[in-house]
Amino acid sequence: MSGAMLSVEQAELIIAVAEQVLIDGATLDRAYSKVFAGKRLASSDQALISSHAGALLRKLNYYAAVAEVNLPIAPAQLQSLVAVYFQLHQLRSPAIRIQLSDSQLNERVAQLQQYPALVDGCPEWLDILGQQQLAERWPAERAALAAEPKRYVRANLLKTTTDKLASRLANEGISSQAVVNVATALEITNNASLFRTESYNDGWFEQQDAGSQMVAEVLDVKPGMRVIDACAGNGGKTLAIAAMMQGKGRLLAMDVEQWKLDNLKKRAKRAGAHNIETRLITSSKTIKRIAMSADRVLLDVPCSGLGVLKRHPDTKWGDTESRLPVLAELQAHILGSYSRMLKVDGILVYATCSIMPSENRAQVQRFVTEKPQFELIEDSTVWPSETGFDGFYWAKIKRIAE
Ligand SMILES: C[S@@+](CC[C@H](N)C(=O)[O-])C[C@H]1O[C@@H](n2cnc3c(N)ncnc32)[C@H](O)[C@@H]1O
Repeated sequence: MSGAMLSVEQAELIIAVAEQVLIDGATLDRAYSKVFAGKRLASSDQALISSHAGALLRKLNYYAAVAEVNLPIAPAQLQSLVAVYFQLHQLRSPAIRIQLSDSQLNERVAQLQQYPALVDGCPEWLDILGQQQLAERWPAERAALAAEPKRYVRANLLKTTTDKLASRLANEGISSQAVVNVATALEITNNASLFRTESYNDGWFEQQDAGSQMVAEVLDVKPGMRVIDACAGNGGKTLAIAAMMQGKGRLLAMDVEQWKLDNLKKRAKRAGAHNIETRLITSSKTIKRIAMSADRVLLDVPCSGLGVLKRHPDTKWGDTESRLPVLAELQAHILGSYSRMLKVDGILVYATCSIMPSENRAQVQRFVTEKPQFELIEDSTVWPSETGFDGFYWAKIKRIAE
């Protein structure tokens, strides 16, 4: 990534993505789709721009400190910020005017080394939260969450095997390697585009972090079961569950956003997952109507996203801190209310893409204390520092009585 010459257009597009996120308040995913829309960019260009925009946002406060500009950033100061990023990574472009001499840059960098949280791109509120919640574990997680995310795919076992997928991808110019302890996962080890391949069109894989694949496995579904994925979103975990059910049994994917369920349906069609039914949650009645009906329930609840900051660094610079209490209430509500859909002896998995105990074990412990008909069997956190994956938490809960 370092030492390259970027064209005017490439540099301007990096700035445009940063502007969307930092000035217009867009999520990073939304910023990419807005900035790339209508441009006939090569996939290698898109990868390059995303890689630099992501890296810039992962350590935004550090680059801002080196550039001596304040956050939230004013539009007129974006250039100075990007100039520092370019200079630190030895990038050049006719569109970017380097403003500091090398000795000024080195002096500022040396001064800032005494602030390790800043060097890891961690805002102050998050550093305080991480220390409170994770104590001595936090510095390693903080550093791991500032790393560039790896790319993983999940082999769709409804259509292929992990080995067959790896060789077909190799024929399509995509190199990959197996992932220890996650049988369906392949790590993609070059920058080739995944979504213009025949194997993608044929539904042989989905892009999905290996940690997310682990969470879907915990649900331990069997063909023929009645399974509910109640916060299904676009269906990342739904599709993994469908493959484990081998097309047998019923899988109900629910969410409060119809557009996400519509996306899920399209993905399910490509994946050949025919046992998925989608249902919009419009009120508490949607849940009540199917009380005690499921052998398995997955509650992949809305969360802070503080485990997936590598991929979504924009989370650090928006309103996440102020949303934490609202999210906690929603998580407790979903766990308390949606658990009613589980049959006696059924298994519920509560999951988040956060590594903070307040959203995780604390929620689960409160729930099982208030509802003795449920029992915590086992829980675990997928730590980014130990796995290199995104951070997740899961808890396996059994219903032992009505
Ligand atoms: C962490 S995301 C789910 C990600 C998805 N399971 C996946 O693996 O791709 C949480 C989802 O919960 C949904 N959600 C928010 N409030 C909800 C509610 N009250 N009931 C059900 N789903 C809700 C959001 O729309 C979002 O899609």
